[in-house]
Amino acid sequence: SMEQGLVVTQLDIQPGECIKVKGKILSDAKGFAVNVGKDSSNLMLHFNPRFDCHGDVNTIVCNSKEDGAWGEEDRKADFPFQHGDKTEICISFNELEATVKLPEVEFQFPNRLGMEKIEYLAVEGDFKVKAIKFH
Ligand SMILES: C=CCO[C@@H]1O[C@H](CO)[C@@H](O[C@@H]2O[C@H](CO)[C@H](O)[C@H](OCc3cn(-c4n[nH]c(N)n4)nn3)[C@H]2O)[C@H](O)[C@H]1NC(C)=O
Repeated sequence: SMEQGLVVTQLDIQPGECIKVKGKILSDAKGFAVNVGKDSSNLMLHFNPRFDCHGDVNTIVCNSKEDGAWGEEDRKADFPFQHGDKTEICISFNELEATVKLPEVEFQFPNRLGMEKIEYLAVEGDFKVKAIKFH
């Protein structure tokens, strides 16, 4: 599985605020994930670009996790990532959905758990975090 990377807890991100994660995708990346929610067992969003892993090629898999149990996966049509890319991923949310803004495209994912704040951020896998900002 993906080795543990940056983990930030005790956050208090409100609807409309955003979390910006800047970093570099490894040149031989198999996949990476950005997780936001309450804690590692309760995720509003697991945003998981897969270059080649779990049987997926160049596919973004999104999911939620409630009390440790994965929800229904949502596979996105676009894959705006390439090996070695520097990128900036901006995550925000409201009561209805989470939004992931990338330089050229954005994705939505339902706020299935009805979370009212984001307290937890984790980045896993083949992504080297250079900076995080909270706006
Ligand atoms: C076709 C076979 C059965 O379906 C497959 O079932 C797999 C196992 O549940 C699915 O992969 C999981 O999909 C989850 C999202 O729905 C997650 O991406 C999960 O990986 C999360 C993960 C976290 N970590 C990790 N966290 N911390 C550390 N150190 N490692 N490692 N893996 C993946 O292992 C995979 O996406 C799913 N594929 C399909 C097509 O449904």
